Amino acid sequence: MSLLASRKLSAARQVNGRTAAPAVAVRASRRSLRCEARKVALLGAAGGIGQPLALLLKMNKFVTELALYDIGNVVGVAADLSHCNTPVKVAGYTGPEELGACLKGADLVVIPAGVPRKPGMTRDDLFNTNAGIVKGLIEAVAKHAPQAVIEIITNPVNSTVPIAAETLKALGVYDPKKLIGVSSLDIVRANTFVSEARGLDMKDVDVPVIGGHAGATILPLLSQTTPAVTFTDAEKKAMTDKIQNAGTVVVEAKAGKGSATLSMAYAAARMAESTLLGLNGEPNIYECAFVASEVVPEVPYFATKVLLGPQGVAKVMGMGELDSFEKAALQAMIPQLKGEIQKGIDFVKNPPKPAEA
Ligand SMILES: NC(=O)C1=CN([C@@H]2O[C@H](COP(=O)(O)OP(=O)(O)OC[C@H]3O[C@@H](n4cnc5c(N)ncnc54)[C@H](O)[C@@H]3O)[C@@H](O)[C@H]2O)C=CC1
Ligand SMILES: O=C([O-])CC(=O)C(=O)O
Repeated sequence: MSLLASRKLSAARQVNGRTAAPAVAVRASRRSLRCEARKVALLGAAGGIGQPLALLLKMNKFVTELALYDIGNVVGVAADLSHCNTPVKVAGYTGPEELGACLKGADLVVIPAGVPRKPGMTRDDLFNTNAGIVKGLIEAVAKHAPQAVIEIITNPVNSTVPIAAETLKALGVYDPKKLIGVSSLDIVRANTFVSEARGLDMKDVDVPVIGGHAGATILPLLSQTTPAVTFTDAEKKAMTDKIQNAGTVVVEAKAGKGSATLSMAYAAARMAESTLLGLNGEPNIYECAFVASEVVPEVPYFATKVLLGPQGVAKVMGMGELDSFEKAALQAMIPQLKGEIQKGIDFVKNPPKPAEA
């Protein structure tokens, strides 16, 4: 059963934040799209996010083939998963020599490979380890699946997306429509926390979250919540802080055993499904995501709602009208976001010389 299938359809509705077409159009078009063969490659599939995400993708009716890759033992994960009686074909690939076969023919490549935070660390503290992992994997994607949409979960997302873009540019296969930083956990959290605070049905609530995916760069637009909700200034600040710090809360609660995995898998499965719906030609599929963007002139990448289509990102939407609290928070985040993006660009374009390293 797909995540979407479990959601109630109603005309011109928001589906857990994913705006979709009227039910009749959805049903009619989905009937003709059901048989699209879609291969998804998951890199880092043996990890804390990788395993539950693999399970959710195995349950997704828009996936035909699931290729699981890791440097650790992923063959066991694939064997285990392959016993679930859903039609998705599963295979495991271990080590760099099998990466090409994993990627060949993939429509969508999802990357949660890399190390997670421990208490006391920022996402940026992961840069030194994860930058090289992402660069290496993207080089392989460029070679073996240059047509695929790529979704990057690995932190720090504000830097790993620019790393991926510069790597793809250097190899001559960069298409900004096909590179997506996954910030959907921020939207999932915002929807959950706002629903709880206002006693709303979770499936009806949509809070856009813009900016990036670290600390102050995570900016929920509470003023644009659907259905409309009102917050006092103090409540707005407290809710914004709660959404921005949610990842750290999980890191601390896990006490050294990693960061969010289950909620991240849920959020990434939703993003993957929306992407596949877009590839299949489903109209009006919107998600917030961190992509190449001209919405905020000071930064070349920014998260807003995007329209997903047959080539990946069909259109980057604007931010809409911000209230004064959100305007101030947007201005305040720009130096951090700009610096983290530049750090990613420099990693590929101006790597430190050995003596400086
Ligand atoms: N974008 C977001 O909202 C979120 C991002 N994350 C990030 O996702 C990443 C993964 O987190 P977890 O799954 O919890 O970590 P984990 O350590 O449980 O799993 C990572 C997996 O990546 C694999 N791996 C490492 N290097 C690899 C390589 N070169 N090729 C293929 N696989 C490789 C490891 O063997 C491991 O199985 C972290 O960087 C974390 O910060 C986590 C939560 C939310
Ligand atoms: O906090 C972390 O390190 C993992 C993450 O990005 C999140 O949970 O939002």
